[in-house]
Amino acid sequence: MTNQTLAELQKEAGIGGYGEEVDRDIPQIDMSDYFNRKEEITDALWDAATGIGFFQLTNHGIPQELIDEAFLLSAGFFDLPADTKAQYPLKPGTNAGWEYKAQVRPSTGTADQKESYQITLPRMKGLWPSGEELNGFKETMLAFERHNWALAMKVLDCFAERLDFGPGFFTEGHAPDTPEYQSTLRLIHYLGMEDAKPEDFKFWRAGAHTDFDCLTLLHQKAGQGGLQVCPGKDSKGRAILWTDVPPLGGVITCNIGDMLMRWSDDKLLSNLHRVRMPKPEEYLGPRYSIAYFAQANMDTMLAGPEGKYEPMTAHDYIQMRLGANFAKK
Ligand SMILES: O=C(O)CCC(=O)C(=O)O
Ligand SMILES: [Fe+2]
Repeated sequence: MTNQTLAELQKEAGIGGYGEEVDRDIPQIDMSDYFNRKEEITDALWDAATGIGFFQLTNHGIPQELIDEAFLLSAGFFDLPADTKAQYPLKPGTNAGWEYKAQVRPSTGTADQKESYQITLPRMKGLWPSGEELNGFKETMLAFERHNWALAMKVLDCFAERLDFGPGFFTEGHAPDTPEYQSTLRLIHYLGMEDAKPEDFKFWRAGAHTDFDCLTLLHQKAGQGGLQVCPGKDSKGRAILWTDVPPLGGVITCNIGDMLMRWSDDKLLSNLHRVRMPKPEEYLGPRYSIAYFAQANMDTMLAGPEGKYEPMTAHDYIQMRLGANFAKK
């Protein structure tokens, strides 16, 4: 591993404690009339991405009805019997298929209290539930995946302009019509805590981490909170001052990932985040979220405009990060 790789992995070490909480503003960015307002949108995105690293898109153009259907079918999938879901297992290193409590974060050393089903389109052979098991699932998820891709490309194109990469640069790097495509739609079900024992609350729904990808689009459900961001660390590299990211209806929460931070020569910031357990007075039921991880195609070369880091393919980058995050079976 290079020094850079080690630095990125170590970013997650020593940050698993609860820390303190503080209110901060999560910028909201209006995406309406995108082509006419692109300059204004780019200014707002750049400010957010070079600061807190998180922002929420409004008027983003993904129909609410499709988002609602995706959540309905996600819940339908996780409601299937475990032996049905087990027919569609996550194969390590592929970001495709179902896993149950398999993701162990370097920050906490314990498994996230969740199950997930990941859709990475070129790798889905044999991994879709049948129409009899869950009617309409594949159709809805394919449509939803493509909507998320298109929105992610709009956001990334604003960054491309500022980074002097030229129009369409990231769209080419994330082209969906090739086996090299490796962006992922991930359905997540955090387990309900209604009947949990007090000691179960010391685990994390998702331990502190940064994302591996370029850009994450996160769909949350109103009333199902817990996501927190930490944009800074103390002098010893410990995470301090976590801020709740409100789960608002109609918005899509976005964050920059490590791949884009590296690709932008560290101009755009991939910041720590986590999903905490509910507090006793909060909603204790299950939590559902859906994340789209835009990560450059396997054969895309990550090379920053100023050449701060050694160029590396996006394939090598993701494999290095996956190896550190999933328990070896
Ligand atoms: O479920 C959430 O709110 C956040 C999930 C997340 O950060 C992730 O899967 O990388
Ligand atoms: Fe994340």
